[in-house]
Amino acid sequence: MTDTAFANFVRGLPKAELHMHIEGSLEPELMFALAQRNGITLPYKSVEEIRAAYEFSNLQDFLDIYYQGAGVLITEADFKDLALAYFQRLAADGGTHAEIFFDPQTHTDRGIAFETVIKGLLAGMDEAEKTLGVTSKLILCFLRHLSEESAFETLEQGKPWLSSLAGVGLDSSEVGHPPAKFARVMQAARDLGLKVVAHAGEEGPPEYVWEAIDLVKVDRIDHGNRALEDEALTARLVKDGTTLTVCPLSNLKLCGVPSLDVHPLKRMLSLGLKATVNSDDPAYFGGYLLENYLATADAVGLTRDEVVTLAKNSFTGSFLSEAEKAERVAKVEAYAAAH
Ligand code: HPA
Ligand SMILES: [Zn+2]
Repeated sequence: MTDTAFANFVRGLPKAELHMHIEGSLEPELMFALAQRNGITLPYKSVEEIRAAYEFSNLQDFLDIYYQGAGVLITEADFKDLALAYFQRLAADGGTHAEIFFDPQTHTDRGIAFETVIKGLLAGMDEAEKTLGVTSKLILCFLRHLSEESAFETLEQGKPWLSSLAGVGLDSSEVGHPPAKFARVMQAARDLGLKVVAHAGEEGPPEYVWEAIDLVKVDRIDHGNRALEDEALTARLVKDGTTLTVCPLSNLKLCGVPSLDVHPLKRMLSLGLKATVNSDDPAYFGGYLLENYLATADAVGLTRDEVVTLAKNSFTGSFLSEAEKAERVAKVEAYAAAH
């Protein structure tokens, strides 16, 4: 296959995205438009100036800018516009399903009502399904640099919206905030019937991944890269068939890997890990779902079969029902057989 034929093949391949922070899909253009709509003055003069600020040497560098950017999101319409813009990009990339994260505390801590945030996002998700045919689920993330008490308050705010939530997650600054800090609130969420995921092993050590599986009993690991440093842990993840939501361009931008050609994605697949490809914060990391597939395929030499496996993993690792997963995987197989 030529590069173009391969890119077209990957674009048309049905894919799910399982690791994407909706606040991280805020493009500088929309940031400016929302700032203007809401009478907010940004510390940047132009879209170019914003993009130039996106040079990060670690997760915290990025988070500081990401939380600042989210400050332009005020009304329900802002959250709806944000979500719709993402789903349009996803649909253009051949994405057919997404399980998106949102960070309520980033908004409630600056006086925006939980209800405003979730209503806007749900409206965007609903419209995306109707107009683009993209299905989606919502995952409420607790900011791990904040307290357990604050996480419990946030879970309480989510209770009236339980039927609209697929699960809860753990994000923000990882090192110094191990999964154990949130074991009780994650258990409370599980008792409500929610799925549980956690960022682990992005910057944090393998011990954090152990805690995520043994203490928090996660349904998926977000990132998980550093699990590879521990053979017993890797073997356990393989044995359990735990899905890892890997984010190659994010790892590159946050200096988790020095260059994409040494990214562990191909190795993860060879080891039998259930890896998936995701964009994390596409507006900040330089690529949406398709670009993550293509840039990584090019850098580490993914085969067509490996790309098909990644697409299948994205559905089997999703929170769709077993029947829906089987239907979606069959669509991937039918597409691969026909192209
Ligand atoms: O990549 C990330 N890691 C942790 N927290 C986050 N919140 C948004 N993006 C990220
Ligand atoms: Zn993430």
